[in-house]
Amino acid sequence: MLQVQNLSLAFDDLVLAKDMSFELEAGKVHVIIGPNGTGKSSLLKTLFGDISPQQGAVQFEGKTLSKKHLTAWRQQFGYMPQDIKLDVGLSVLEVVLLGQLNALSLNLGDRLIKEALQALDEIGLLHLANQDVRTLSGGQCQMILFAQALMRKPKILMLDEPVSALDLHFQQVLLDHLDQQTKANGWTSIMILHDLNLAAQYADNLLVLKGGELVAQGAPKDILTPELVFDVYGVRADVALDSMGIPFVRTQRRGASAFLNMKDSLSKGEIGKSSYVVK
Ligand SMILES: Nc1ncnc2c1ncn2[C@@H]1O[C@H](COP(=O)(O)OP(=O)(O)OP(=O)(O)O)[C@@H](O)[C@H]1O
Repeated sequence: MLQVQNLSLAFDDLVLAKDMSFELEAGKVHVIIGPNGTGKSSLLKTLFGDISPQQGAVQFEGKTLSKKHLTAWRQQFGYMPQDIKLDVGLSVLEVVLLGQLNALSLNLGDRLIKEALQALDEIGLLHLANQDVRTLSGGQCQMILFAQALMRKPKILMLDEPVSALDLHFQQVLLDHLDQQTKANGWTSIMILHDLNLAAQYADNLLVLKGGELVAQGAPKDILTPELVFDVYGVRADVALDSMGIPFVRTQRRGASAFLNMKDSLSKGEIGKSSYVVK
């Protein structure tokens, strides 16, 4: 269980967390959603010990995050930050091997190489093993960094927008793999996503951040409502359940809702035709 207690985090006047508390169970995929700039990445960096909060504590399996024991703390994590550029003269296989701390030392055993090749095979990218990472596409880089995070065999796996560059096929490969591995190994997986439908499909537990607060937390089917979407994003959306009972969010076009509002207001005589500008 990863516990965050009374966390307060701010950069000068910009408050990203106000006395925030939550608990994340092991063996589950926890997905964080929220508007741009609301502090999702900063929260992950805080859990990793990259940012020191003004107040609060982070605990995992009875240990508390502290600067003194930062190296040991971080060894528990597989962390895939947002938008990492792979600008090193290494092969794909070597970058995946870097997931195992010290793997590129002189004692690089066959077992580790086999594991790294297997990790690449499982995500369908074995054919890239010997390719220079500087020649990969954006989506291929993202998949390789995912394989690297898995190689760590983390207790806590943190992925910051891991599918932002992926096509539909690789989105599914990555997210299905994450879900299976999380459950099989009892990892505590935490992932930031912007796509609410992917979040609804893959989150065992959804955390919704806005204005420094955790405004909702729970199973997507219990918390993902049109009201929540409007409150958090200012966007009107319909939310239906699909055949699996998973919420499906369909946004309404701004132009369409503005037009309906205009028609409504016109019929009520609230506005004159010439005064209305569709934004
Ligand atoms: N080291 C820093 N110093 C000052 N401000 C920072 C620092 N790091 C982040 N910020 C600010 O904190 C805010 C939250 O940033 P963060 O990247 O955590 O948001 P986010 O919710 O992950 O956003 P996005 O969805 O756009 O990726 C932003 O306004 C950002 O400019």
